[in-house]
Formats: sequence, C-alpha cells, structure tokens
Amino acid sequence: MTPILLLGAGRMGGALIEGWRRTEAFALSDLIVRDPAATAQAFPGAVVNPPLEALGAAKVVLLAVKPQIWREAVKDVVPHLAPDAIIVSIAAGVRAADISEAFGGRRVARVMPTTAVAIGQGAASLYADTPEALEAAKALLAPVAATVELADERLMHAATAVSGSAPAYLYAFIEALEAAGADQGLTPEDSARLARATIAGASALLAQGGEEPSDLRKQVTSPGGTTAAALSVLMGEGGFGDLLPKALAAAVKRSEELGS
Ligand SMILES: NC(=O)c1ccc[n+]([C@@H]2O[C@H](COP(=O)([O-])OP(=O)(O)OC[C@H]3O[C@@H](n4cnc5c(N)ncnc54)[C@H](O)[C@@H]3O)[C@@H](O)[C@H]2O)c1
Ligand code: PRO
Repeated sequence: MTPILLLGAGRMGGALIEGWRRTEAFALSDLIVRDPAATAQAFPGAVVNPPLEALGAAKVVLLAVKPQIWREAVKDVVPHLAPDAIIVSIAAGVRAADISEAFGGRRVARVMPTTAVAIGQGAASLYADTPEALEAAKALLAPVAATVELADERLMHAATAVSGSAPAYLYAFIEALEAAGADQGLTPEDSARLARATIAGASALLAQGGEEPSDLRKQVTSPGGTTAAALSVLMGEGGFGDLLPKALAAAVKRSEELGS
C-alpha cells in the first residue's frame, strides 16, 4: 500500500494525512505529497514535491485536487507512475472511467470522505471498478471513517449530498441556532457555548448507538411543551422535510455537473 502519493494536500488531503497520523494507520514517512502549496515543514517525514521520476515508487495515488482542475493536475504525473499503481479519487463528481482513461487504464476507486477523518471519526462512501481498487480504498479509509460500499457509481452523487457535503449543513445549522439564541436575548458568547455543547452532546448520544434519532427526539419533546412548539416550525410546512430534499437535489445536480 505504501508509499501513498497524494496529488493535492489541501483541506481534505490534509485531513486524511492527519487522521492516518493520529490513528497510526500510516506514518508521514509512508507518504509522497505533490502539491504546489505544500512544504516539507508542513509534512515532516513525508517526501514533498520530489522530482517526477520519484513518483514511480507510489503503490497508491490519492487524487485530492479540485474537480475543476484534475485533468490538468495529473497530466505530467501519469507517465511517471508505476503501471500497477492504484488510483483512489476523492474528487466530487468525477467518474471512475474518466479517471482511469486519464491515468492510462489504471485501476480506480472513488471515495467520498468527510472532514472528520482528521480525528478518525469520518464517514466515507466507496466505489471501485476492481476488487483490488476497492481494497486499496478500504485500507486508506477504514482506519479513519465508517465506510459504506456503493454498488452503483451513480449513487456517489447521493452519497456526496448526504455525507461529504453534510458537515457543512450541520455547521450552518449551528451558526443559525447561535444567531437565533442571541436574537432571543442571550449574549452571543453564551448562545454559542450552549448551542455547541448541546450539539456535541446530542451527537455523542447518537454515536453511542442503540437508539434511533426519532427516539432521541421524542425523549426531548414533552407533549404540548417548548420543543413541540419549535418542531412544529422545523418539521412543518417549509421545514426540514421540504428543505433537505431540495438541498440534496441541488448537491446531486452540482456533483453531476462536476463530472460532466
Ligand atoms: N473539503 C471537503 O470536505 C471534501 C470532502 C470530500 C471530497 N472532497 C474533494 O477533495 C478534493 C480537494 O478538496 P479540498 O477541499 O481539499 O480543496 P483544497 O483547495 O483545500 O485542496 C486542493 C489542494 O490541491 C492543490 N493543488 C492545486 N493544483 C495542484 C496540482 N496541479 N497538483 C497537486 N496539487 C494541486 C492546492 O494547492 C490545494 O492544497 C476535491 O476534489 C473535493 O471534491 C473535499
Ligand atoms: N466538499 C466538496 C464540495 O463542496 C465535496 C463534498 C464536500 O464540492
């Protein structure tokens, strides 16, 4: 599996590196990083931006640049890769067949991770065109994420909408909750402290397992009480049931566009 070549080590590539370091799945010395913005100081022990000839050592190549520039970014790299190198792409929307073609027919897996891989608590959807590529994707992601294998590549759009992008939905919800708490008279600091601890604790309760989100919701919701009053807005007309299908449809559409 090593060395692993990272093409791009920005927010998501960097999050994976941090998660591997923390979980000791892979050491920095297992990595070759190719990113114009990367420095040896940022990734001590890794081989950073070596000459192209050195890339032939890579067993696995993690494609972690923006979908809009991936073709340009891989052009000069491909001729230097080992013929049996496996490509694992995290680029949203970009199809395995297109990646394989650009990489001279090499085996390809696609992965859609979340940023919490950095603390070993990510989620990752996997799809691969061969068993070897799937194994490579699992080896990279299973140490840092709960994984789901998709049988059909087209489901990667939905997985991106419900998982890869979803931490941002939750953070946006928390921002709005904090602002609404301040609107009700709390200081912004108190509102933020309460909202963040509440969300973190509620997530930890869910992560503990054994109870459905709907059960946990009912435990908070006294009949005729304050929560029921708020949920009549959040779960009523124009609420989550209307908003989230629209939000996910927008993410799916954008994912499809990024791959076309
Ligand atoms: N951020 C997320 O939560 C997330 C989640 C899942 C998937 N992704 C996917 O990960 C990929 C990277 O996203 P990101 O959020 O890390 O973006 P980013 O902008 O933080 O990182 C991209 C990195 O690529 C580098 N880069 C630019 N040109 C390059 C080149 N020619 N060769 C090598 N590296 C080059 C940039 O310097 C940058 O560090 C995208 O394809 C995105 O769809 C991101
Ligand atoms: N971030 C990438 C995007 O916004 C892919 C999922 C999370 O496109």
